[in-house]
This record gives sequence, structure tokens and C-alpha cells, in this order.
Amino acid sequence: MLESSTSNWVVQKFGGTSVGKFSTEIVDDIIKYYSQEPSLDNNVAVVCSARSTYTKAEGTTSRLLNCCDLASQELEFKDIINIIKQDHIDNAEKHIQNDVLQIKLIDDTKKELDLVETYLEASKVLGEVSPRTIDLVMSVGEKLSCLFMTALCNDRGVKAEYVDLTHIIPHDYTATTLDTSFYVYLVQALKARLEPFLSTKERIVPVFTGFFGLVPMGLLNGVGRGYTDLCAALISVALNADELQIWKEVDGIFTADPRKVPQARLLNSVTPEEASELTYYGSEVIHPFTMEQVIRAKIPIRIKNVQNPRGNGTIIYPDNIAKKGESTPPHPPEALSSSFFEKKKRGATAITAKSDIVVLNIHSNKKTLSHGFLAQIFTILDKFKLVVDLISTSEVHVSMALPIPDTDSMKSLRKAVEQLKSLGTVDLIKKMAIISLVGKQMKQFIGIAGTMFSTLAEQGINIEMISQGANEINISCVIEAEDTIKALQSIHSKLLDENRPSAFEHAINERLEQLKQLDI
Ligand SMILES: Nc1ncnc2c1ncn2[C@@H]1O[C@H](COP(=O)(O)OP(=O)(O)O)[C@@H](O)[C@H]1O
Ligand SMILES: N[C@@H](CC(=O)OP(=O)(O)O)C(=O)O
Repeated sequence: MLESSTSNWVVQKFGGTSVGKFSTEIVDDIIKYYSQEPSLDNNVAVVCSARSTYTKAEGTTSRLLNCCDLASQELEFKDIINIIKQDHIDNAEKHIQNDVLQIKLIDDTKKELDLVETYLEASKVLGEVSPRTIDLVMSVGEKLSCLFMTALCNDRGVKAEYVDLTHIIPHDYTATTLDTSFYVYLVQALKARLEPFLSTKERIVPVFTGFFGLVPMGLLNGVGRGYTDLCAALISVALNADELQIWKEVDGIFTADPRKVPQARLLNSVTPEEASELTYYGSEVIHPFTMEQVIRAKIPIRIKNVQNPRGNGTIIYPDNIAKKGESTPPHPPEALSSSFFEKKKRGATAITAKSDIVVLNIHSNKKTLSHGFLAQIFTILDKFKLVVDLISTSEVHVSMALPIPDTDSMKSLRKAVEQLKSLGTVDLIKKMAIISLVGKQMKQFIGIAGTMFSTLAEQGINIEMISQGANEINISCVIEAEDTIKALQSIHSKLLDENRPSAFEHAINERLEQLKQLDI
């Protein structure tokens, strides 16, 4: 059965470091190609993050947040504003050839940063920077980046128009949470903003600020860093786009972080569940909020490399739902075709590691876990805003793995420990890492966990904690952080290397052969 036809819109999201390092390549080889190549017949919408020259930590968003921090302590922040200003002016002078475009861009850049100064001066006087002010200041990162990318497109022969989404949510919007009704509202508001681009005969590329409004709770609190992915997802839904492309500096999603495991392979496709688990457990490929919206609208997400634009990348899409415009997937048992057997062989999809983990052990002072013991633990952790990544319990003992990435979260953990001591003996094990094996097909096979843990044992790696996610697509364990690379490489070689079928894979192949004989 055929569903809704194609819209010919492709949404392209570019991250901050890509805008910082590869802006001309993005315009010439990607935006121009996708919007002007006759065989593609596409309309392109672009979404950009704030510029980072080297790393995100030293990028414009981090600098702007640093200004907010200084202003809240009534300290001087203007030096940082000047660094941001100079960086963007130098960039405009270097890349924009047309004088009129360049002068206007520099002028707009200065005006935006003057506004930041005004907001923060006022906050300094008040001795407080509100979440709304933080959002307003943070939005300037995306504004500057998109003003630049729009000018660069126009300078290089791609007709483009800047679209500022900072005020897309009106002042009097009353919602307090980012729930479905909020997203429905936002998609409608985006549709209204897109209308001029849809009604004109001329092909104009809208360049959207990836900062999308002063949302309830503040964008930083409600969505967190990396919010531009979500913005691009919502624009894709508003446009009923054929594809959302997230452009990165890596060819797509690999079986492991290619910087840590040289043998890692590029994956053609992963499911949204797998992409979420990988992102949560250390492989930051896509913001976790992005997928739900787009997949519900049957829009595939493609991760691609700005340095290799013609590569296929990795598609994120469910393996049991038809894409829009395509036939619905065959109903089982047809699904159990030879491709089923091919897929099942894979077992695990990818492996990932998350560092900065602390294990918190609590031994109850009662003989058995009393009623309310876990509730008390979580109440204390919640009070200090501590998140638990993994948990395992025995009769009188609870172990938890917590992400503690900075000194602030360490301080909170210490305070929590003081209160947890009323429940039993408490100890902390620092400098740990979570290793997670992820794969939607894994749940079909007993033995993958066994292979994973015996591989670690063969390498002499001590396992502190073991946990299997309730969704059964993730098997995780906690090890010492210094063993991370060894663990990733050895497990990858046993369970994910294509060239070296393991003893375990032989066992799977044999079992699949038996199933085939049984005609299942
Ligand atoms: N499984 C994985 N597949 C691809 N990249 C991964 C994986 N795990 C970790 N990474 C790392 O994630 C990074 C993401 O790419 P990058 O384009 O630099 O991110 P961003 O644009 O979000 O700043 C890469 O440097 C890559 O090494
Ligand atoms: N500029 C924001 C939003 C964002 O999405 O960034 P990036 O796409 O570069 O990860 C941040 O630094 O968090």
C-alpha cells in the first residue's frame, strides 16, 4: 500500500564545529549540490548550531554560557564578548567576498553582541541571570552562525534567507513542560514560518537558527546542549521532509567509536532504539530527543560526513515500519526470509563506552532489604539531582553507576553520601567506565553476554557491576576506566569484527542452519 507521497524537502543540520571548520565546503559541496542538482529535484532547509572553531567546549555557546556565569557572580564578562566578536568578524572577512554582504554581516554581528552586553549588564546589577536571559544570550550563538551561513550561501550562488526562531514561542504561551502538546504547537508555528518558502516558485534555502525559542523551563534545562538536532527534527516534521540529514565529521554510526577501535565498521542502518542507547551510553551521535518526533512522522534520519558528502552515511529508521511513500513492510512470517537469517547473524550492532562513572555501593544495615529502602535511596539521589545509569541489587546490597562528569556533580554526590549513610554502609569507587553492547537482535540469542564477559576475563579486566537493560537491547558492565580501550577492542574483535568470525558466531550460524532445516 502506498502512503503519502514525497515532499522533495530535505532538512540538513550542521553542527558547530562543522560550521567553524568546513563552511565553504558545506555551501559548495552540500547545500548547493542538494538544492541545485537537477536529478535530485530537492528543496533544502538548513539548520545550524553556533560556531566552534576547534572544539565544542571552546565554541561560541560555551563562551556565551561562560559570560552568563560571570555576570551571575557580578564579574566582568566583556573580554569574552570581544573574543566572540573578533572571531566572527575575522571569519566574515575571510570568507565573504561580496563587500555589501560582508559589511551587513559584520554590522549584524556587532548589533547582536551589543544586545548580549545589555542583557548581561542588567543581570549583573540584579545579581541574577534568569533562565530566560540565559536562553536569550545562548540564542545569539545560533543567530551569528546562521547570519554567516546565509551570507556565505548568497555569496557563493545559493539564494538563501535567514530565519530567526528565537521568538517562535510567544511570551504568553503557558505550558510548563515539553510534552506532546508543546511539540504539536511548535510544529504548527514552524509551518506558519515556512509558508513563504512553500508558496514561492523561486527556490530559496531557509537557514534556521537551531535555537528554537524560549521554551518552558528554558532550552538548556529542558533539552540540554545539542538542542539543534531537535530543532532540525521539528522542522522536518513541519515540512513533512523526505529525509533529515545530520551532518557530522564522521562517516556515520560505526560499530564502535572509530577513534578508539580502528577496526570499527560503518553501519548502513541502525534502529532508533539502538541510536538512543548508543548516544546515552557514550557515543554522542544524535540528541536523544530527536528521534521520537521524526520517526512518528515516518521520516528517516541520515547521519553523514561533511568531509565525505557523497558517502551513504547511516540511516536511523525502525526495521519494522515502512517509510513514508513506501509499501508497508511484509507481514510475518514473510519477514523470516533469508534477510532475516542474515540479520540475526549480526547479534550485536555496536559497542560503546561512557567515562566519568562512579560506582556507589550501599550495604543495608538490616538483614534483608526493608520496605522503602530503595525509595529512600532514590529520594536522596533525586534531592541532589543525581542520575543513575545502571543499578543492580542483591539481598542487602545496592550498586549503582552514576555519571559524575564535573566537580559540581562530585560535590552533590558527597552530600548525598552523607545522607545515605543513615541507611547503611556506603562506599564509592571512582574512575570507572560503563561498557555497553547494543543490538536489537541480541535478545534473540543467549550467550552474547557470556561471550562479552568471558572476553573481559581473558583480558584480565575486572567487572565491577553487570546490568542488562529492561528493553533487552543493551548489555552493560562497569570496569575501571583505564581498561576502556582494551575492553572495547577485545569485545569488538570477538563480537563485531567482520573478518574474524568468532567461535560464538559459528555457534549462531549452526543454530540458524538448524532453524532453516526446521523450516521456521
Ligand atoms: N559508534 C560511533 N560511531 C560514530 N562516531 C562515534 C561513535 N562513538 C563515538 N563517536 C564519536 O562521536 C564523534 C561525533 O562526531 P562529530 O561530528 O565530531 O560530533 P559533533 O558534530 O556532534 O560535534 C566522532 O568524533 C566519533 O569519534
Ligand atoms: N550550540 C549548541 C547547540 C548544538 O546543537 O550544538 P552542536 O550541534 O554543535 O552539538 C551547543 O553547543 O550545545
